[in-house]
Amino acid sequence: MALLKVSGIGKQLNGNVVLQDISFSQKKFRKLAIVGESGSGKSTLLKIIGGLIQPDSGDVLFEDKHVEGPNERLIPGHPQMAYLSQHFELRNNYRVEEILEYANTLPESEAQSLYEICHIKHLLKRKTDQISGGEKQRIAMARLLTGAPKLFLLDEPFSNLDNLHRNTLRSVIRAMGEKLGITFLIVSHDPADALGWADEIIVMKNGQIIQQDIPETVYRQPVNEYAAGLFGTYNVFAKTEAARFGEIPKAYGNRKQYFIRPEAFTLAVKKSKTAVAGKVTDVAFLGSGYEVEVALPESMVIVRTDNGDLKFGDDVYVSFRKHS
Ligand SMILES: Nc1ncnc2c1ncn2[C@@H]1O[C@H](COP(=O)(O)OP(=O)(O)OP(=O)(O)O)[C@@H](O)[C@H]1O
Repeated sequence: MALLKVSGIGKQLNGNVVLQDISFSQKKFRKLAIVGESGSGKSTLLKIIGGLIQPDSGDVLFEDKHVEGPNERLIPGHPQMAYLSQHFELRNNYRVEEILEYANTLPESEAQSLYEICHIKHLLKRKTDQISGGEKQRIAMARLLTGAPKLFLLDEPFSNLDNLHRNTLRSVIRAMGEKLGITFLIVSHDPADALGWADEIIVMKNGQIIQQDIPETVYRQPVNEYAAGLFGTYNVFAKTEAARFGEIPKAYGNRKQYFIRPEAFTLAVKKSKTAVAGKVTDVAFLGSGYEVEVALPESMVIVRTDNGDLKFGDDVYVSFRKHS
């Protein structure tokens, strides 16, 4: 049984269509991420799911029961869902422990272990203006978690966090899900966050769902160039063009048009019959490797490589990496 079932949601704001016929479902404990460009309707959808905005059409079911919108409830919001806005605020001039105590519904020992998992125990005595952005985020999460929600809706939880704090937050989310039996639904405009975290990704464009699949498929078999571009650099090839580089990796499926990631290719400096000859036109250092742009007889290709010796004008041979 699905924990959440969203059917045919539509919404207009100021006469503009913001959401159109949105339908999907989420199973218990399955981590779902909604991604899409800015303005694609992600936040509005999340608020409708949480009962904070009234949809114009369609229905949201949580554990098979209709989720009431603000027009149907005195206090908006579903009691078993928590919603963390991307613009959340912590009350000023309070100590962190006061803010947490006020919201807590858990026995004290459970609350303390939750603060430990959220890495905020050392902050409890501080005032809310004496903590960093990342710490604030974990406190805001802990405050909502002490309400023991079944579904946690998070709007852009990773934005404004550096890599270290992103990883901390990811592990907090994972640990909370397991320990407290919470299911997470996250909205993100940075798809790289979603790839590393989600079990399933929904891609939105102009208020519509254009793709829903596991991260690997959304990354390697995006439905169009918009979806491909959300997840990083890609090369577009028709099937016949792609086949020139060797056997097309199975993970890219069987399609008329392929969006192939730079790491699917390999570069050689020695001539080979199964590779396409080209000339290096640009080299970009990425930290964990290099992205090399290669001019081929009829097109260009971007290839990821560990070879740091390549330079403009070098002759290279491009083929599919084995098992990519
Ligand atoms: N209260 C409002 N009144 C009118 N239009 C709104 C309102 N809130 C949002 N919109 C519009 O609805 C569209 C979807 O907004 P939404 O915030 O849901 O997008 P988003 O995908 O979450 O964007 P972002 O990633 O920038 O947060 C946008 O065009 C936005 O300008």
